[in-house]
Amino acid sequence: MLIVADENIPLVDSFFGDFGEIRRVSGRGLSAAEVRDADVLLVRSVTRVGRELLEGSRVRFVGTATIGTDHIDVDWLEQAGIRFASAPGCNANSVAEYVLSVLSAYAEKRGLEDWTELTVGIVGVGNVGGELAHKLERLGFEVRLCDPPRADLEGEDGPEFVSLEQALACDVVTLHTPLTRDQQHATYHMVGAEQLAGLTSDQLLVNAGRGEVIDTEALRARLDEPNPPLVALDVWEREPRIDPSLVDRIWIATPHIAGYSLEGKVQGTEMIYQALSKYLGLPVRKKSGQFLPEPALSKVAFTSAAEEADAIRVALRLCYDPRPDDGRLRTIMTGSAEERAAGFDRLRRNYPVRRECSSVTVQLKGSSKSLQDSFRAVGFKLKI
Ligand SMILES: NC(=O)C1=CN([C@@H]2O[C@H](COP(=O)(O)OP(=O)(O)OC[C@H]3O[C@@H](n4cnc5c(N)ncnc54)[C@H](O)[C@@H]3O)[C@@H](O)[C@H]2O)C=CC1
Ligand SMILES: O=C(O)C(=O)[C@H](O)COP(=O)(O)O
Repeated sequence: MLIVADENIPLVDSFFGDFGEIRRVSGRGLSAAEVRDADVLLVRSVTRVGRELLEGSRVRFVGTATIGTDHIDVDWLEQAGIRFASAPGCNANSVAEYVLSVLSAYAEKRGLEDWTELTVGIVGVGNVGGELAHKLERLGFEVRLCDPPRADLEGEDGPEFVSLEQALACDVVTLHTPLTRDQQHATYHMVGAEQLAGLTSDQLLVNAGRGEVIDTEALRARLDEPNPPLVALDVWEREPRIDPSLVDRIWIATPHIAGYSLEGKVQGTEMIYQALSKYLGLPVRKKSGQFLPEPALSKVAFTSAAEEADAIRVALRLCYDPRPDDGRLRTIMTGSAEERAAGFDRLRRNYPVRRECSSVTVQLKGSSKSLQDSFRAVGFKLKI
């Protein structure tokens, strides 16, 4: 069996080595000729998969080691009898930790002693938005949930949902929807001039879903008007050819790495390995945990009550701080459009190892029960 796999999927040899020959390829711009003789194709979000790539090939199984599936023509794969698997939820916790870290930096920027003073509107309450809401609510934030498809489906049985307009009235609005077009509640350019007009300089807008959910031109225009909101973008329209003039105008700019914790990436590989094993009728023998190395930072100790006052945010930042990623993206925003696009992909390909909070044990001395609960809410292990 020949498995053609994106070179940026981690641990492909460890998970898939027993199945057959593996050929690593660059996912961006993958050609039909490169996959024609493959039986299995494993991709990430940068490869468009559909008729153009696969018609006439031997491919019978396609796996994407990502949550998002907007790069896959799922209907065509089904018609063509090609089995498809994605990795729902694989890096949801990583994205939730990214947003928490952005929130922490925002509270610091605004000089807030208590970050839970901020109200947070979550748009798209699936695996990512749901995980984020869970953490924020346990931390004591007031959270508003916006998810019209879920509201339609769950009605009175679901949680209380608000409209997009109501979510956009929160101090922080964070977008976690898939990219959809031509359907009810489509998200393409869901946040456009009208929605952006209502945001003020007292607000933060975060997008860690897909770039096309915000209308870039409208955002750039809004950021040139009086009282613009602060903006943190992890995802962009037309990646990797992102708009450098937008980068200049926003507060935090990262190269689509919110989901790039090692745990999140390896779970993505594990989930498509499980799906392929099932398709082939083979037992699932490997687990992501067996391949995760010891983290470089495994313990953080707070030894005084004074330190504990800001302990959560300090610990969170030790695990992940978006500002170095922002700095790296800004340094590659020079040169030609080609050079910038190559730089964007290079930052993603060479992304440093980032571990989730669950890989760190926090030691607290004489702390309050509520502080302990907060550490647990973020995901840290605790030693009292
Ligand atoms: N920045 C990054 O690195 C990452 C980005 N993503 C993106 O985040 C998206 C969401 O991920 P999950 O939560 O795991 O997906 P999910 O499928 O579990 O949840 C998505 C939620 O969005 C809701 N939704 C759909 N249309 C909506 C609308 N018009 N308004 C409000 N809500 C709407 C759905 O009902 C669903 O509850 C993915 O599709 C992917 O595009 C995912 C992982 C990493
Ligand atoms: O899982 C998703 O959906 C994502 O957005 C991924 O984190 C993106 O990673 P790449 O597939 O673009 O490497």
